[in-house]
Amino acid sequence: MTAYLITNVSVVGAEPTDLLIRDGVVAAVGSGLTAPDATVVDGTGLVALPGLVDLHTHLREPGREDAETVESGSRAAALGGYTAVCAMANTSPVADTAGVVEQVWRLGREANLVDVQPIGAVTVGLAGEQLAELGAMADSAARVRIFSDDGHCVADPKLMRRALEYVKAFDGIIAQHAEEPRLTEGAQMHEGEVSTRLGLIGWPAVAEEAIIARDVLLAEHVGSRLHVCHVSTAGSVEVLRQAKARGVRVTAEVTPHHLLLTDVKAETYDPVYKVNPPLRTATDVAALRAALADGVIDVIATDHAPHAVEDKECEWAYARPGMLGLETALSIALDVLGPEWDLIAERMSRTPARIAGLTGHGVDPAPGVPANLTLIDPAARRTIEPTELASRSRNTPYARMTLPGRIVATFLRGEPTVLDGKAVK
Ligand SMILES: NC(=O)N[C@@H](CC(=O)O)C(=O)O
Ligand SMILES: [Zn+2]
Ligand SMILES: [Zn+2]
Repeated sequence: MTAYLITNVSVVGAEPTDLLIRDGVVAAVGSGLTAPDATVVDGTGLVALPGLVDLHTHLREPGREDAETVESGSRAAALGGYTAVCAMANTSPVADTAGVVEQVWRLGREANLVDVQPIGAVTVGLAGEQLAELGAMADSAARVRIFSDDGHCVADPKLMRRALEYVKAFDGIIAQHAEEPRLTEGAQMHEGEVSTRLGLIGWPAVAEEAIIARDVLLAEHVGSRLHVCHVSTAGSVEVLRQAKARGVRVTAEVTPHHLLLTDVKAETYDPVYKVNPPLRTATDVAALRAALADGVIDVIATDHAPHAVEDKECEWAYARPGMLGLETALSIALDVLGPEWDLIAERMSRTPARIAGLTGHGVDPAPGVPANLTLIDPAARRTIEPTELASRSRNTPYARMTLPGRIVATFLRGEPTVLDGKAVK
C-alpha cells in the first residue's frame, strides 16, 4: 500500500498543515512531516474535508444499466468528493429482498470507489401495499438500516406506522418521499404563478407538507426515526422546525438543486428541469437555505437521478423526473453557502454518516482515523460539460454553467480514487 503525504493543506478551513496517510488511516497530522517512501501531494491552497456522504443516490443497477451502474455512479461520486453513498431501492427488480440489496452491496465492493450502502424498499415492489422483508434486509450482508420507497410515497398511514414500528427494533430509519399522491395527480411542476402561466398541472406545496406533518406525528407516536427526503418548501421547513422543537426523532435533507434553482426554469420547457419534488419558488429557496444554516435541515443529499437520453430529451410531459447531482453537489454547496467549511463538512459528511450509521465516514482527518477524505480547490472554477461527466447519463441542470470549486483528490481508506481531478480507475 502506498503512503501519501499531503503537504500544506487546510483541514476543514484551519491553518495549513501536512497529512500523512499510511495503511488506510491518517497516520500523522502536523507541519513539516517527512516520509521518504510517501507520494507527495501538494495541498497548497486546498481544503481537506472528511469524505462526503450521500444519503440519497440512484444508481439504476439492477435494471437500467444504460442510465447508470453501481460502478459508473460510484466513479461519479468519487469525482464529486464522496466516499460513501446510500443507494435508493427503486431499481428493477426493486431492492425489496435480501438478495437484491446484497447484490448492490457486492457490486459496490467490487467497484471499490466509494462505500455503497443499499437502502431497502419499505413495501414489496414499491407498491405501497405490503411491507417488504425489512428484517431480512437488515440481517443481510448489506446490513440495511434505512428503508425507503423513494420515487413513491408510503401514502397509507397504517403501513407507514407499521414500518416505523418495525425498524425501531434495530434503530432503523424510514426515509419518506413526501408526496400525497391524490394531490399530485398529473402534476408536471410546482403549482403556482408559473404553472398557471404555462398551463401545466401543478404539484402544490401542501402535497409535501401534509405528508411530513402526518409522518412526524406518526414518528412521535411510535418513538421511531423518520428521515424526510428532498424537502422543498418553506412550509415543510416550519413543520419540521416545530417537530424538532418537540423532540421528534426526525431528520431532513435538501438537494443542491432545491437550494439553487426555481420553477422559473420550467419556462424553458427543457425537461432537464423536471424533477420530483419540483423546483419551487425563490421564497422556498430562501427558507431552505436558512433551514440548512440553522440545522432544521440536517444534510445536503444529492438525489442523483440519472436518466437515459430517450427518457429526458423528449416532450416535458413524457420526460422522467430527476437530475444528476453527485459531480456538482460540492460546487453548488460552495456557491450557496460560501467557504463555510465546517458547515459544509457537517451537512455533507459528518451528519449524513451519523444518520446512516456509517462508521469510519464523516470523521475529520486526525491521527488514527480511517483515511476517507477529499481535497478541494476552492479557488478553481469549472464549466460543466455534460459529456465530460463520469455518469452514464447527461441530465445535469448545470450544463455550461461555471461553478466554483474543484475536487482535486479523494481517498477511500487511504487509497486514492481521484488524483489530479481524475478518476484513478
Ligand atoms: N427525484 C426524482 O425526480 N426522481 C427520482 C425519484 C425520486 O427521488 O423521487 C428517480 O428515481 O428518478
Ligand atoms: Zn423522491
Ligand atoms: Zn430520489
